[in-house]
Parts: sequence; structure tokens; C-alpha cells
Amino acid sequence: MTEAHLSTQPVDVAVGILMKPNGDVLLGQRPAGKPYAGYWEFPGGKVDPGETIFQALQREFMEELGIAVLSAEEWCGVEHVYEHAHVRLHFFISREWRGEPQSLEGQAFAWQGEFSVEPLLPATIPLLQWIERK
Ligand SMILES: Nc1nc2c([nH]c(=O)n2[C@H]2C[C@H](O)[C@@H](COP(=O)(O)OP(=O)(O)OP(=O)(O)O)O2)c(=O)[nH]1
Repeated sequence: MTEAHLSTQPVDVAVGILMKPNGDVLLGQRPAGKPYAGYWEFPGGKVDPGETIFQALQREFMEELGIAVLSAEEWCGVEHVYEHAHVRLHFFISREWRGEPQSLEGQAFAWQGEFSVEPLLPATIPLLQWIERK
């Protein structure tokens, strides 16, 4: 990690945890061509200029999965410095959405209770332990 990385402004990222009544959550696999391709993450993406973080969340879920997020509670924020970016992740939990996930960008996804998929994005790993205590 260099000082140049630390001094860059963080990029805001909206991340959504869809949670079923039985506690299962939806994970997606990062597509080829992106940094950390093949790693598992919660669906989401960067906030565009002029958007609120919740609007970015709704847009990303519609674009990637064809899901309309109807409501979500802001849960926690995590900052992480990768080699490719300094990100500020805004994690939301949603229990209210419309539609079934579709693989609109060719990515794999899976409903998980026990978290058997790997590898996971480094900044997302601690969240899984926190979710189990929810
Ligand atoms: N969606 C998501 N991103 C995460 C998680 N954990 C984590 O460190 N990130 C990081 C990886 C990326 O650096 C950043 C998300 O940016 P991205 O490149 O996937 O976003 P995007 O879809 O808007 O990408 P693009 O338009 O630039 O292609 O946040 C997570 O659980 N979900």
C-alpha cells in the first residue's frame, strides 16, 4: 500500500444484502474483465454522480439481476484500500424486493445460508460473520 493510494478520495459503492425470511442471502460472482473476477460479493456497484446511494442500489439490482428493491435499511459502512481502488462500501439489508434474480450480465449467483462459495472479496469477508449474528 502506498501513500498515493491512501490519499485518494474513496469511491462510494452501494451494496445490497437481500435477506429471505429463513436468513439466506444472495451472493453474486464478479464477471470476467473486472478486478477480482471470479470472486463472490454482494450485488451492487459504484454510485454515479447525482444519485443517492439507495438509488444506485436500486439501479445496480435492476441492471445486474432484474430485481426491484422496494426498501432497504442502511446497515454499515466499510472502507477498504485495494490496489485498483479505495472504496467506501455502504451495505444495505433488504427484505422487500420484487422479482426473481436473473443473470442479466452473465454472472453466477447463489442464495447462501452457510456461505460455501469462495473466494470472497476481502472487504466483504467480515460482513459474513456479522450477518450470522443478525
Ligand atoms: N458490489 C460489491 N462490491 C464490493 C463488495 N466488496 C468490495 O470490496 N467491493 C468493491 C469491489 C469494487 O472495487 C467496488 C465495486 O465496484 P464495481 O467495479 O464492481 O462496480 P460497478 O459495477 O459500478 O463497475 P463498473 O461500472 O466500473 O464496471 O467495491 C461487495 O460485497 N459487493
